[in-house]
Amino acid sequence: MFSPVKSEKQRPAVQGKVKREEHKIFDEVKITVRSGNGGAGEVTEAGKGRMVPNFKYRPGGNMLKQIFLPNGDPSDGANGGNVLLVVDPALDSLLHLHNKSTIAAKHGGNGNPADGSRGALSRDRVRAKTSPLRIPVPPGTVVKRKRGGQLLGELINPGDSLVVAYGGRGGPGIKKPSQQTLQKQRTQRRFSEEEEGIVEDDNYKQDAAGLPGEEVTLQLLLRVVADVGIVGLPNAGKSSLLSAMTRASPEIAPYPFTTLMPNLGVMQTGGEAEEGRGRQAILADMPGLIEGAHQGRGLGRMFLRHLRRTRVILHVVDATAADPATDYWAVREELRMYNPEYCTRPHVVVLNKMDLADANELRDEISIEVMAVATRLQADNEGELSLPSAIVCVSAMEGSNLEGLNAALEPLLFEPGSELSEEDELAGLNVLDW
Ligand SMILES: Nc1nc2c(ncn2[C@@H]2O[C@H](COP(=O)(O)OP(=O)(O)OP(=O)(O)O)[C@@H](O)[C@H]2O)c(=O)[nH]1
Ligand SMILES: [Mg+2]
Repeated sequence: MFSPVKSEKQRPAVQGKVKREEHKIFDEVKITVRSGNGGAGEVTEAGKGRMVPNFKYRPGGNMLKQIFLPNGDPSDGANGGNVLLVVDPALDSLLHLHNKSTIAAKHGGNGNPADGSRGALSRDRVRAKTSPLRIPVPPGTVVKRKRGGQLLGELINPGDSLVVAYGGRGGPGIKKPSQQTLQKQRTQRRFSEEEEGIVEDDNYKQDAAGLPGEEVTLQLLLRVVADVGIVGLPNAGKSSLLSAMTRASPEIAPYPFTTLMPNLGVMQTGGEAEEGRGRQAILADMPGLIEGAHQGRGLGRMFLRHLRRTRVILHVVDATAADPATDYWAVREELRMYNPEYCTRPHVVVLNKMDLADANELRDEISIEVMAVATRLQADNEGELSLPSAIVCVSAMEGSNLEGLNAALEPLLFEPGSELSEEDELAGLNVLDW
């Protein structure tokens, strides 16, 4: 007999030897990144060129054997490497960034005489390029500055990128006066008796130095990008329903908090998409919610933010429970207290475990009670909360009446106007969701 297990730590250890649990927190990570320093510019002495062989020289001709090639413009130092976050659609967690020490981009190279000798034909060519450091992140990553919590951006689509630290600017190339010129200036000053108080600026190296890069500590949060969020009390059968409706195979077990991180699955629906393929929706199975989840009880709070991008919410209720309508009410209240906007979205109630006789007998009664609870909640909140679009009785285990559930979800997902607007998605991002 399993006892209710509250958290990772309290899971029964492997007998005899204590097995260290592998780290599983995948949706939140803190990283420190550092962009590269700018390289130093070149310092060249004016007038200092070099003698090079003259390719026009022929023995017996009147050409010089060697000619003087003047110095080109001194080249600038390269900018330090930027640090970029780039969406990699192949990733689905932030685990690869866990326990990483500072991630640093390359420093810019110093001004190179070889580049500088090309002269000032094009400044772009004179300044060498430094390749940026690209850190792959999964789609749906939200980037915040750790200090102050400023929101830097959100990376959603494959190919999206965000510069989080700019490399330091490379130093300018400097042409310093030749020794003869300096000597001449000194002599002139001595004669004009102005020497006192004049400081000779000869620290050309310092003037040509590049600027340092910046170091930023970031907090990355992953928000699951899904169309439908499956919520319910622990053990209601959420994971079972996901595995029945999609090809996903989440862990299913007869104890609460089996699911510790959201599972995703793709649901094929009957309707035709433009390219002749069946339409698809992404379903996300959330860890069980318990009363007080919005205050941090259970696992709920960490995961409630994943519902933000979902358009439709699927409430799974265990119809064999002592009071299914109250269970539905408890989950609704948790959602409402975390973010009232969640409860205004269309939702479908699933009464699960209909293969068991005591559930099946009470199906009508439970449906009426659930509807009554929803109506009361709506009345208590000035009519802003949504009523269930449908109440569907299924058995996730046997896979019965899943067509009914599909039919209830389809109009909510694919009817025009069911897309979230950009404003909806960003509304309250800072206030409510973290
Ligand atoms: N008889 C019956 N049992 C079911 C049905 N659906 C789920 N179960 C059982 O209910 C238990 C819990 O199922 P899960 O799918 O793990 O429940 P969950 O809601 O994902 O639970 P958590 O992840 O812990 O929140 C398992 O033992 C399932 O076999 C059903 O339709 N009929
Ligand atoms: Mg589960």
